[in-house]
Order: sequence, then structure tokens, then C-alpha cells
Amino acid sequence: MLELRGVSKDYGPNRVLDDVSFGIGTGEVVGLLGDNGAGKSTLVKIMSGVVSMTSGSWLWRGEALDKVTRPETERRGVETIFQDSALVPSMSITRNIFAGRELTNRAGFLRLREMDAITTDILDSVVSIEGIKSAKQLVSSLSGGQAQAVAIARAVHFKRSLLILDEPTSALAVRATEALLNYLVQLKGEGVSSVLVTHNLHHAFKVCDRHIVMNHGRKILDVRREDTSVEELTAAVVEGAEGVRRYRAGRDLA
Ligand SMILES: Nc1ncnc2c1ncn2[C@@H]1O[C@H](COP(=O)(O)OP(=O)(O)OP(=O)(O)O)[C@@H](O)[C@H]1O
Repeated sequence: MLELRGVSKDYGPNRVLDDVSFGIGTGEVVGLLGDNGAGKSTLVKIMSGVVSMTSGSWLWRGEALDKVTRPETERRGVETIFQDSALVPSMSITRNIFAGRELTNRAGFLRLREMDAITTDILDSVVSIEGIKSAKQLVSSLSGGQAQAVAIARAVHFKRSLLILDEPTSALAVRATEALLNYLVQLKGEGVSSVLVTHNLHHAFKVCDRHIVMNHGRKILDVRREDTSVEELTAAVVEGAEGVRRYRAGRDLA
């Protein structure tokens, strides 16, 4: 579905991504892992067109895009949840969920009751967020985790092809996290792909079909779930390529 080919990114004299290539298949859930500063968020921003790459290609179903901008990636169905996903605090959950995609009748009036009903349904089925009383509630009255869950619910509801989630579970309670991870697996069946950026290797291992580990701007591991383990992923994240070599040498000896 999406392929990055030979992507590098420089910030001034600093190369923060170095010749990174990978693809995301249709209906595939991919974990993007790595220590702080490894380059995960920069990759997410490049995948979603928020930040331009210094060199490399961005291909959608085999076709390279000349100008990779957010409107272009959104048009193809890429939905991204950033760590600080923007919501409008003074508006209701419903209005935030439907921002820019409001349902209107022929005369142009908002179909608010219908939007509220859909929002209630989304909140229940997607992230089952504790403590939200009504779709009409203002976002300013929500906790940080609840607000993040609303942003996730919005992206999940309007998902089309590829959902990119940058640390989505960091502020979510246990039940909401479980619901979100299960939902990603459910979406697979509908051909929707996901990229999950997380520091929680157990979450990643539970739901991801493949794992990509970044280290100092380089891809050091790209492995299917059945060919790896939480221990190997931990070694890769903590110690880099050397950790993977040591882990594999130990495993082979055993
Ligand atoms: N706008 C920027 N200007 C300069 N350097 C940047 C910028 N954004 C990121 N970097 C640098 O790029 C490197 C990779 O950062 P990035 O945020 O992609 O890492 P990350 O893997 O997402 O880390 P974390 O897990 O801590 O969020 C870091 O060294 C960071 O300082």
C-alpha cells in the first residue's frame, strides 16, 4: 500500500534518518519501534506528509508521489494520530469528531442529532472511554487521555486505508488501550493497515504482524512476528544492531 524508498532526512548538519526503506502491506499492522530519538516520529511525519524528506521516494500502491503533502496523503486515506493531536477544546466531542466532515441536510443545516448518535456509537465501540458522559460534552472538560481517545476515535471512524498512530496508548487507561489494540486487529479484516509507534513492546507484539526497529535514524530490524520475540525486540531497541546479533548468537547456541 505505502512504500518508503531510501528515505533520508537532514535537520541542518544532522542526519536524523539515513536511507530508510520499508513497505506497509494491505491489512498489515506494523510496529514502529526504537529508543528515544531513534527517528520514529520523523518517519511518521514523512509518511503523513507533514515534514518533507531530504531524499528518497514515497509510493502509494507502487506510484511515486512528487509532492508529499498532508492533503495528498489524506486524499489517499492516510489518517495520522499525533502525540498532540489537535482538538478544539471549546467544542463538543461530536463537533470535534466531525470537524470538516459535518453531516448536513439539503438546506445546509447540521444533522446534529444524527452526528451525536454516531459519536456515541463510535465512543462505545472504538475506545470505550471511561468517564465520558455524553457526545455533547465539551472537549475542554476531558482529561488528556480522554481527549486523545477522542482523536483516535475520530481517525478510526474516518479511516480509509492506513492509520498511523504515534504513541496512541501513552495516556490511555487499561480498558481503552485494550479496546484500541483489538480494534486495530479488527480493522485488518477490512483491509485497513496500521502503523503503531510505541515504547510498549508487549502491546506491539500482541497486535503487530511485523516489527520495524529504528536506531539512530537507521532501520536495524524488519521482522515478522513469527520470526521474532519480545526479547529480541527489546535487545534491538535497547542495544541496537549489536543487541540483535548478541541475542541471535545466544539463541542459536541454546
Ligand atoms: N524539527 C527538528 N529539528 C531538528 N532536529 C529534530 C527535529 N525533529 C526531530 N529532530 C531530531 O531528530 C531525531 C529523531 O527524533 P524523533 O522525534 O523522530 O525520534 P523518536 O524516535 O520519535 O523519539 P521519541 O521516542 O523520543 O519520540 C532526534 O535526534 C531529534 O532531536
